[in-house]
Amino acid sequence: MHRSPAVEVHGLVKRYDGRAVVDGLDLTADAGRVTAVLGPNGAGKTTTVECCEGLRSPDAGTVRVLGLDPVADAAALRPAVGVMLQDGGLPTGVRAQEMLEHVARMYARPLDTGQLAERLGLGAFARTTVRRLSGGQRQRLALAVAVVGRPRVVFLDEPSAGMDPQSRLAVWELVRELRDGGAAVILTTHLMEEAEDVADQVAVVDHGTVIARGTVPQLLAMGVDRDGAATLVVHTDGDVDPAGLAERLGDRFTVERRSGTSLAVTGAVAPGTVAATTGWLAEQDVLVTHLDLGRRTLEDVFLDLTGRSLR
Ligand SMILES: Nc1ncnc2c1ncn2[C@@H]1O[C@H](COP(=O)(O)OP(=O)(O)OP(=O)(O)O)[C@@H](O)[C@H]1O
Repeated sequence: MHRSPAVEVHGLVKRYDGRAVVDGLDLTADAGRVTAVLGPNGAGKTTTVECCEGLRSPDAGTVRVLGLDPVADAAALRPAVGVMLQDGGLPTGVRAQEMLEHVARMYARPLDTGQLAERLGLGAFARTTVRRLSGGQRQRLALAVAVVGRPRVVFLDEPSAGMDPQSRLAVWELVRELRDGGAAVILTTHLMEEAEDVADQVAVVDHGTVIARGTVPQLLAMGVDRDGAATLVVHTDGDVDPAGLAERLGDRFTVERRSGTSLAVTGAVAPGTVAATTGWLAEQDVLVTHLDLGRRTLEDVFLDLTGRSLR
């Protein structure tokens, strides 16, 4: 049995016009796991997966998929690897259903195309040519094409981009099923919700390298371990001065104005912090209209690591 990771990338470098857009990147993805490559636009996610798909040749480093070289062993890997490209990558003159059936015939044990089409809601545009599909419809067809051959490794580049919420849920459900069936699923995304909801492992990529990796809970614990930080956002019915509250709470907290009537308190928020905050507001004769103890997200982790927002 193949025990090493399904995908292994070591020291990957890819340059365009002398500029390294992937710069010493390491990544592994295991069978039976969803691995999300999360990062902002231009971080090098697509270039990385395209190297794994054999569509681009690395300038340095090694890439192995099921122990094979994606470029040199492309023919051997083809039956075992499913690929959904960011732009769909489908021929435009073919009808959706014909496309799916044509691809299914290339595999030894394809999924039932009727069932797959139904699950992804392809029926409504089965006879429409790819050229005339909407972005979201094209994405759903591209996903069906990527998985119809029961691949052992599936690369999905921004799989839910342009999809409505219902289609997005159908995609995530399919991704989980592939994973539960033992496939290694590697998806790129700049949507932290997508990574949080479906990924077993996340590699956070910025400027062509992985700056953090782990399970979602492990990543969310980063920073919290450091200072137990949480953010309490208080919305009020009046104008409030952050400096006054900061003085009351002491220097273990930072207080920032979020808008004229809301404040954000960041630090080791405890029950006493909430009481002190609302007590101080009462003294100012200001009513608390909404109080939110901010759940930490991967967005916060990215912000902590880079000082920039993910979007
Ligand atoms: N063929 C190419 N020639 C020149 N530059 C390229 C080429 N392909 C990608 N790039 C550049 O490489 C950088 C990384 O692009 P890449 O598509 O890998 O990023 P990404 O993380 O997938 O971003 P996005 O979320 O926007 O798809 C970008 O600055 C992009 O403009």
